[in-house]
Amino acid sequence: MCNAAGLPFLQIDNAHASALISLFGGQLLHYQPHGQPPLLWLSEAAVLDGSKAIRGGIPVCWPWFGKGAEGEPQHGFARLQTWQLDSLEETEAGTLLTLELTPELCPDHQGEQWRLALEIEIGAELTLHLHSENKGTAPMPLQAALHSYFHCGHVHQCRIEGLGHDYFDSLLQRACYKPVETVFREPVDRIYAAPVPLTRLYNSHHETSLRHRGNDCLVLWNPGPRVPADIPALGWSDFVCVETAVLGLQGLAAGDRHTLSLSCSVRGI
Ligand SMILES: O=P(O)(O)OC[C@H]1O[C@@H](O)[C@H](O)[C@@H](O)[C@@H]1O
Repeated sequence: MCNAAGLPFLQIDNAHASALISLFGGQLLHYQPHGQPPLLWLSEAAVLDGSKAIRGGIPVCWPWFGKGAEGEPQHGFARLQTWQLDSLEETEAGTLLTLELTPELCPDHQGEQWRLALEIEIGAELTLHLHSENKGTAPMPLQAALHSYFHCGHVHQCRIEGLGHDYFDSLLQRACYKPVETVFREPVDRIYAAPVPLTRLYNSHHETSLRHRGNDCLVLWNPGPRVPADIPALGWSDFVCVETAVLGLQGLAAGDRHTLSLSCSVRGI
């Protein structure tokens, strides 16, 4: 199905959960296990016409994270391209689908030799595997992130355990240390470079567990009330970004593949 601007979406509704996926950006926008609240936040002011990355869900930052070289888009180009559906399979555990992005699908990257694939499992739990493959003969620089926007009752009431203790504060531009779990009441933009594999988000009634693999960092972000144009004025308090990221790879050797994974489950408390 397509929206009025022609962007293609896949809607999933199986025995376990419902989900919405945008081929633009290769981006999961909605996931809700039956009987549970939606896991992901999608901005009511998200731009859905292909002119800008979609604000919310799980954008894929690739093949770099952050600013990148001059003139290049922040967080890489993958979230600005239209991916294609490679496979879709219904199983007892849910729906398993793979989206792919190749240089042939990217007008400015013709002739390059790589493949990016995002496996998404929509079941009682949500699992994503982002496979980056260097199909060329020279090493390829690589950073990647699953930039997840998680719904929370109010970000100031959300407690987070399992990020790590040491982080780089991108707002203060200095290294910091915090020994226990995190509740924050101010804008945050942090890189935890010694992350633990299991993060727990506690809201008033729900606990969300996040299992990360293949990452070397977790990024924590919430802009506070000074929001970008595609977040409504009061919308900033409804989400927190916990981003499963690999930022320090030496590069992907010729023929090598890297997999970044995230599994999420929600339960009432
Ligand atoms: O507005 P964008 O490009 O989606 O980025 C949002 C945020 O993404 C986070 O990952 C960065 O750490 C922040 O610095 C950035 O502001």
